[in-house]
Amino acid sequence: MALAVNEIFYSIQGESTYAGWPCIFVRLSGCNLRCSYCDTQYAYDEGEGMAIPDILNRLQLIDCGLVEVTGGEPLIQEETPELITRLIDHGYRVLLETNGSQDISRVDNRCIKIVDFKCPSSGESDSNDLTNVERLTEQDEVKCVIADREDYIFAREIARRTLCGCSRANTIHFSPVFGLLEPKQLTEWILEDRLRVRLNLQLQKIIWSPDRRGV
Ligand SMILES: C[S@@+](CC[C@H](N)C(=O)[O-])C[C@H]1O[C@@H](n2cnc3c(N)ncnc32)[C@H](O)[C@@H]1O
Ligand SMILES: Nc1nc2[nH]cc(C(=O)O)c2c(=O)[nH]1
Ligand code: SF4
Ligand SMILES: [Mg+2]
Repeated sequence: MALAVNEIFYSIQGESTYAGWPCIFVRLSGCNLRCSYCDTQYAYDEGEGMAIPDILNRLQLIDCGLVEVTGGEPLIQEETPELITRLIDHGYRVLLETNGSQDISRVDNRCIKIVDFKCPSSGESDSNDLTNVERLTEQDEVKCVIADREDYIFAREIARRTLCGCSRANTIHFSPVFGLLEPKQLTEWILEDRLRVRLNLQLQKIIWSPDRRGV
């Protein structure tokens, strides 16, 4: 059995509560969605087959204890939960970035799940499985990527639903679609509403050229 892997690279975590930490990224191939703004379209079908021991060997050469499994959509591959458990058993702290359409209860409870519920401008908000809100643990995080006011209002409802006691998660990230919504505008909306969410700017796009791969 093998996983379709698009790329493995070492960089600075640019998103989530772990932003700023050195991190290894395992980007899996394939996605069930087509978000209008997706910055990772190259992962839709490019990739090579790698068995879990090959992935572990590659990571061992890098020497970093934090790993993020991302994509594409990592949870559309049947073997991804097994990869995550094996990484954790080998001592890695594992983050999973997933698009909110897949049942996260198949994933090891020790994994920190970052669940990105899609807003209307993505064209994929009907794909959200909002029962995932109830499946989150205290260490998991919710994320919404926002392009305009309509997205913001949609995300505000998800934030309220997450914080109202329907969920054990208490970290919610609001991130502007890069180049489409000014961070200043999103910040003003958050402050105006006294919303208990975190502004997330993609550090990698500030540090490097925004369309650079592998960072
Ligand atoms: C490429 S996706 C891979 C993981 C999963 N498919 C998902 O959507 O969460 C990783 C993250 O990048 C975000 N993202 C993609 N394109 C973006 C853009 N143009 N601006 C801001 N965030 C973006 C996604 O919303 C997601 O949170
Ligand atoms: N530096 C960096 N941090 C990230 N955090 C989440 C990413 C992703 O594409 O899932 C990502 C990415 O592509 N690069
Ligand atoms: S779910 Fe993630 S990888 Fe898939 S299209 Fe949307 S942003 Fe891109
Ligand atoms: Mg990325």
